Formats: sequence, structure tokens, C-alpha cells
Amino acid sequence: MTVLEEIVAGVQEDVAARKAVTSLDALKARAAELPHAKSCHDRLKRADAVQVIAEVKRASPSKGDLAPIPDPGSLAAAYEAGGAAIVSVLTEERRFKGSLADLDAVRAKVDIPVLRKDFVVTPYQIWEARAHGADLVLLIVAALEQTVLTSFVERIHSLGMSALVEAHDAEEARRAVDAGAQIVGINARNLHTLEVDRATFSAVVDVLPDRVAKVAESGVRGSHDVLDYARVGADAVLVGESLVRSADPRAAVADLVAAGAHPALRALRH
Ligand SMILES: O=C(O)c1ccccc1NCC(=O)[C@H](O)[C@H](O)COP(=O)(O)O
Repeated sequence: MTVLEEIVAGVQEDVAARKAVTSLDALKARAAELPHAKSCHDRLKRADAVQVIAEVKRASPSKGDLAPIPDPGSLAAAYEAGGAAIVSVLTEERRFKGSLADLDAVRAKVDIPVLRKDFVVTPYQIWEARAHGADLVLLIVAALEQTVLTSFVERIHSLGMSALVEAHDAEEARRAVDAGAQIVGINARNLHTLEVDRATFSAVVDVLPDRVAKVAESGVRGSHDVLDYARVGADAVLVGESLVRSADPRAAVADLVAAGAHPALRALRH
């Protein structure tokens, strides 16, 4: 079994347990009471600066425990104060130690859009995302057949949310576009080896049409990586580990935001 298959198997068990407690109808009723989802594409694709998606990430399969994060809402508020465009919340429980409670805590504390980052394999999880206030939902191409991927993108859009469709190579990036993705993430972390190769972004990005918002995911350790990703066409970077390990997450985000707005990048972005 690959790491992805193992994670998805656990997710399916966890979803079944949550379904036994909360019906789809209950999720729909909860979603109906919430304000509309905030739009994300134009927030991420800006001519003036590369944007930062800052992640609440307690643990990971590649690194184990990263940070205890006793108060995810406060961490997210620090990200927002530092200038993050979007907060990503990992809600997978077994390997990332996240939860829907984390999503609720973050939603309650920030005004910027919130990404539900999980291994979405059923429509129930899409409704969960909306019912817990998410504006953006991650879909991983490698985890979904094309017809399912397309239907999930449509479902997310029909609920007023945005989909961040994640690819690891050119073939997956083409599938993301064919599925109707308007925001595509290129993840530098190989799902088989878990190793990060930042060159993945530049190797894949040309497959994506101009209109797509392009997110470089994983392996951003500091401003230099933001600048490198920006030079090869990233509209945004998604950053987890280096922020949750930082003693001052607000300042750490602010540094990345400043790098993304560096005047030298503006000429490249026009
Ligand atoms: O982080 C992992 O080890 C991992 C393993 C298997 C599937 C996904 C994984 N991470 C999810 C992510 O995409 C990252 O959390 C995100 O891109 C941020 O990466 P980083 O800044 O390197 O923490």
C-alpha cells in the first residue's frame, strides 16, 4: 500500500464513523445557515504580488510531530495579521492530527478564506467542509478517478466554494484543468517517497493555462523559496512546516508576504 492509499483507507473509516453521528441532511441544514463562501481565485491571482497560504499543521507522515498547536484559532489569527491571503487547515486526523474542530476554531477567528485540507474521497466531506465554514477545498488528483474528480469540482463550485486541485506531475495537471479547476496546486512532495523536490513546480507549470491560479505547495523554508517559486510563475505559495515551527508565526508570514511583493517580481508578473 502506498502512503496515499494508507491515508485514504483511514480517512474512509473516519468518514464512516462521522456519518453515523451526523447525517448528510444535518450537514446541509448547517451549511444553509452560514454566510456564503468567500471567493478565492482573484485573491490568489494578483498582478502585484505572490500570495501566501499559511497552514495549520500539527504533524505529517514525512516529519511526525511538528508543533502541538493548542490554539489553532490564535495561530490562524497570527497568520492573518502577518498578511496571509488564506489559511489552510489540515483536518485529517490520523497522520496530521487535525480535525473539523480545528477548522471551526480557525473559521471563528479569521475573516480571510479558509481551506479545508484533507483527503477528500466522498461528497459527504465536501458538505462537511461547507458546513464547517470552509471557502476552499483541496482535491488530490492522484486520489480520484477523472469522472469523480470532475464531479467533485462541480459540486464544490455549486456550493459556492473554490477547489484547489493538487497535481504532482504534468499528466495530473492536465487532468486538473480538464476537470474544470480554476486553482491548481503543484505539490513538490512526492507522494510515494515523501521527498520534496522544488523543481517539480517549474517542470509542470507550463501545462496550466494563464487563467488558472497557480499554487506552489510544500518545501517553502523562507523568503528565498518564495522568490524562486515566483520567478517560475507561482501566483501563491502554500506553507506549513516552516510556519508552525516558527517562534513568531506572524512575523514569519510577514517575511514571506514581503518577499512575494518584492518590486523585482512585478516586472515578471505583467
Ligand atoms: O507533509 C507531508 O508529509 C505529506 C505527506 C503525504 C501527503 C501530504 C503531505 N503534506 C500535505 C501538504 O501538501 C503540505 O502540508 C503542504 O504543502 C505544506 O508543506 P510544507 O510547507 O512542506 O509543510
